[in-house]
Amino acid sequence: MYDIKGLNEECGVFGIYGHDSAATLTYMALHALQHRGQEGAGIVASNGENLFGARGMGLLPEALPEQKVKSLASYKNAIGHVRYATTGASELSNVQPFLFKSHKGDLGLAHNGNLVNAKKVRDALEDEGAIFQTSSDSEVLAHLLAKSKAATRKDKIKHALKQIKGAFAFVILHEDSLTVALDDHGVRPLMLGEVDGAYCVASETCAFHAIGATYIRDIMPGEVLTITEDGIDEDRYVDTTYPNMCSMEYIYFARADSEFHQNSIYRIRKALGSALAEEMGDIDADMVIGVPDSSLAAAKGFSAQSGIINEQGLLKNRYVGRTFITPDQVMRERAVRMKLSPVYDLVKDKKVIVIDDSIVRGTTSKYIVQALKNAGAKEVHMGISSPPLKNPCYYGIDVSTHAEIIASKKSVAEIRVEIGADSLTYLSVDRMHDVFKQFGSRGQCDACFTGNYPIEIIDHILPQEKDRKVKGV
Ligand SMILES: O=P(O)(O)OC[C@H]1O[C@H](OP(=O)(O)OP(=O)(O)O)[C@H](O)[C@@H]1O
Ligand SMILES: NC(=O)CC[C@H](N)C(=O)O
Ligand code: SF4
Ligand SMILES: [Mg+2]
Repeated sequence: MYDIKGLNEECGVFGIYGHDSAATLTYMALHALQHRGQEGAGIVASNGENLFGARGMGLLPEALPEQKVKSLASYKNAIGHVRYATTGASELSNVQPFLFKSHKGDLGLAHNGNLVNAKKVRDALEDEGAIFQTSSDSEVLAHLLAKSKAATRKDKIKHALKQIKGAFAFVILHEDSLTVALDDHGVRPLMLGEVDGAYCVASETCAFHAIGATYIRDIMPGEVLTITEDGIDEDRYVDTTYPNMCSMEYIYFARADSEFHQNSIYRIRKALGSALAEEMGDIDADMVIGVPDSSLAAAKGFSAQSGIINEQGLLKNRYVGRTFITPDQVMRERAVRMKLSPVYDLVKDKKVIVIDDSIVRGTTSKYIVQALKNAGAKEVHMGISSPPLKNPCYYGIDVSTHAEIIASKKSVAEIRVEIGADSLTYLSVDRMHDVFKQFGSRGQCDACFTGNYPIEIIDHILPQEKDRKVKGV
């Protein structure tokens, strides 16, 4: 299975402790988080003494058919995961949660993010005799935990977390506790909620809405929370933290109805669109069109700020996503054509502004400009509600490699020519940060725009990983 998109999702995690329908609620929550990963999904549940798991490849109904979920239905504690691979091939052995059996107790583990020193840690562990079951970065935490000589379970977890670097939101299930941990930069989102008196955690609050849970708060960088029968223990594994939440979560990845720091992503995207309208200045246009789905909110914000009417000039066929044919550029262009089409009589003889949230390879923008012009649009101006995306991500989001990213090689003026637009305006890095601050952000990673990676990349294995994934090894 190949991706036609330049930008791909990451993973989603969920955990719940002490609920009669733990596995069923986990399934429902994973369904709400499906946009974060479509390659595989799983659930590990505990009956208070042992852990049991089910997982599979593909979308939820395929990965976890009813029978598999039913087999876990009587257990009160559970964790779940939807995967989009960043390290390790897209194959069953790498689908999470992982489940480990030991005479010291069972362990279930699920991870959203990407570790930047996993290879180094793994090589060292293998030199000492460890044998890994997967090619995933996430497995190293289980080995570090098992090896730790710290006195208590919590101290073992803290000791293990201190040895890994990168982006992580972990959910860890033992027979009688659920532990969640966020890395010291807080790159990935992780939220705490409550349903029917049971605590739950999720990558995004849309999972809480799906199960009728109340959103309590965002888990902070460096935090380790342990949930047991006695309630919740709130602690940290490091004293100093460096908040650097992923900007692309706000711009593109998270679902628009999710909330970060109690603000909806929808409102934040509208504000990004409105900031872009200010930066673009006066343009004589008849309508603003958002590229569905992720840019509809930004287009609304642009329209409100500029006073130019917002129309649904592009329609998306939501059944196109992946292809089994090798994704050369011709194939990608065909796939975008199948995915998006203009409303012909709306745009004919009109000057339009198109708002998208990002340009990665440029395939989408190039097609849209052409399609709108073929439909009779007189002028097509492109506005992007984020800065030029120039660099790959090492922290858990599958952005293309440098070679494929158009803005890593071309200037804005050259990209405008390449996509055939009458003008092209990106949001500036400063305005983007202003918007995030306005909505409670304490600091954002912007490395894919600026190249300032907040966490040192130790392994530098991205190109090999991409290759491995495409070959499916
Ligand atoms: O420059 P490109 O390589 O073409 O990639 C950029 C496009 O990909 C993403 O949308 P996506 O197709 O994922 O659809 P969505 O917005 O509905 O999620 C993004 O919102 C851009 O539209
Ligand atoms: N995108 C993610 O968060 C993936 C988690 C983990 N790095 C994996 O590849 O399975
Ligand atoms: S590099 Fe970009 S996509 Fe990756 S974590 Fe940072 S902001 Fe997010
Ligand atoms: Mg899009």
